[in-house]
Amino acid sequence: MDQSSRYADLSLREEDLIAGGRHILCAYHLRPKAGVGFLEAAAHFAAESSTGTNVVVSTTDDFTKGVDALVYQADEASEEVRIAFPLELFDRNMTDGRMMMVSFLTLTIGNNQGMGDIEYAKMYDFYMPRAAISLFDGPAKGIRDLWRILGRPVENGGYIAGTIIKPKLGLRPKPFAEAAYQFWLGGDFIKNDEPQGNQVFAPIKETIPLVVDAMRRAMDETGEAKLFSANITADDHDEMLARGEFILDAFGPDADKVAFLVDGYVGGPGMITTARRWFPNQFLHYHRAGHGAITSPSSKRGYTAYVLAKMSRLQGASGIHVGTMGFGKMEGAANDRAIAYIIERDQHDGPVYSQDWYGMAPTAPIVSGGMNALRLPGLFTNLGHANIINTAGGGAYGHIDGPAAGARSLRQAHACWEAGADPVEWAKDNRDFARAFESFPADADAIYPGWREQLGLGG
Ligand SMILES: O=C(COP(=O)(O)O)[C@H](O)[C@H](O)COP(=O)(O)O
Ligand SMILES: [Mg+2]
Repeated sequence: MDQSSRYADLSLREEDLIAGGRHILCAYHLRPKAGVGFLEAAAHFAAESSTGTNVVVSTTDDFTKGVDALVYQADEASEEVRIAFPLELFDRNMTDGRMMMVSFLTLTIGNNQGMGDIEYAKMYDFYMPRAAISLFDGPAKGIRDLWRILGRPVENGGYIAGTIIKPKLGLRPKPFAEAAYQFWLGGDFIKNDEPQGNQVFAPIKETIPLVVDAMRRAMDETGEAKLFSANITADDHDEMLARGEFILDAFGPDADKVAFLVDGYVGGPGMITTARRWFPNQFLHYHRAGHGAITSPSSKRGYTAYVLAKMSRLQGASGIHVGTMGFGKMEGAANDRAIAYIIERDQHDGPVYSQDWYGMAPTAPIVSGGMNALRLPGLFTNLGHANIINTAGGGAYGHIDGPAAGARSLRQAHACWEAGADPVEWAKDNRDFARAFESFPADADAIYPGWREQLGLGG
């Protein structure tokens, strides 16, 4: 059944929809199954995403038709489809009237992902009107709060050198806390790896008090504040609260130095909102493990990493992983910097839509995955700034002089970039950075060919 006479209106102009402020707009790349017309498929897609189904139902009335999602652009050659969703379609909280991310997802990227007449459809941008921005929580805490704790300027406070405790799993409480202590001697920020929690060989109740002790010893020794991002991910809301409360209690007067890490892609929006609303004083660290299943450029369905990051700011993430823009081990490309810009700026022109955040607090880019000191200068140059949290797991624990030296090598890499210095020259006066070349020789060969001779290491 061709529903394009009802669910498509190509006379609608995007600028009018934006000026009206009553629609959420979504842009997809869509391909119908063979034999299905492009506009027909797009209209069915909009119907399934709003008021319709595959047949006409007798219960539809005039009000219903007023809240139809409408295809307002469809270009078969580029596979671009843009759909306007009336704000009224979206489910709102009973308790406080606010919008919820699950409703945005079930409508805009829900049933429409499994339709028999659609080969694929992937969302690559969306636009939120001011009225919707006001109805999402947005971040309560951000990188400024971390800069304040670290004694940095709160504007442009710069690079936060971090790590992920490695090995990923398999450390008992004492070696775990010792690994944390060692890194903190040279760096700022440590996170649990995304699967680390309350394993039987490292129960939270044993591990966290030792981490608190390690943090205090490192702070005494260095005279610097230190930060820890603790994983409170769980299936159950009450379990998350129990973890969070226990951790805050254990850190006591140092609870300001604790972030809560939530595996927000596998866990879903409810988990992020649980953390956002129950622990609004903690930095909310959104780990996106699993997202590659749909965000990868090789995936034709789902949504992009840009869309994921943009949603996380609405949900209230204080920071989210943005990938490594081709400089680390995970899939990515230089122009992924847009993923950082949409979450950190007051306004950004995305792949389709120009988004104003109307003062919503920013979400900090967290750069992680295969990073080490040698890869940082290029990353900063590509991004254009260093106001990020960077976690280098292998890059710290794989340094041949140990994690404290690994942490210092990260800071030295940042200082090198800030000074605009040549990294190999910089290595001559910065030992931990120089030893990163010897720790990660394959990277050194690829990024700085000739480094051995220049550093007098033969070759
Ligand atoms: O464990 C790590 C990195 O470890 P290492 O530094 O040892 O590679 C992170 O979970 C991923 O990088 C997340 O990736 P993304 O940022 O792409 O979500
Ligand atoms: Mg990890």
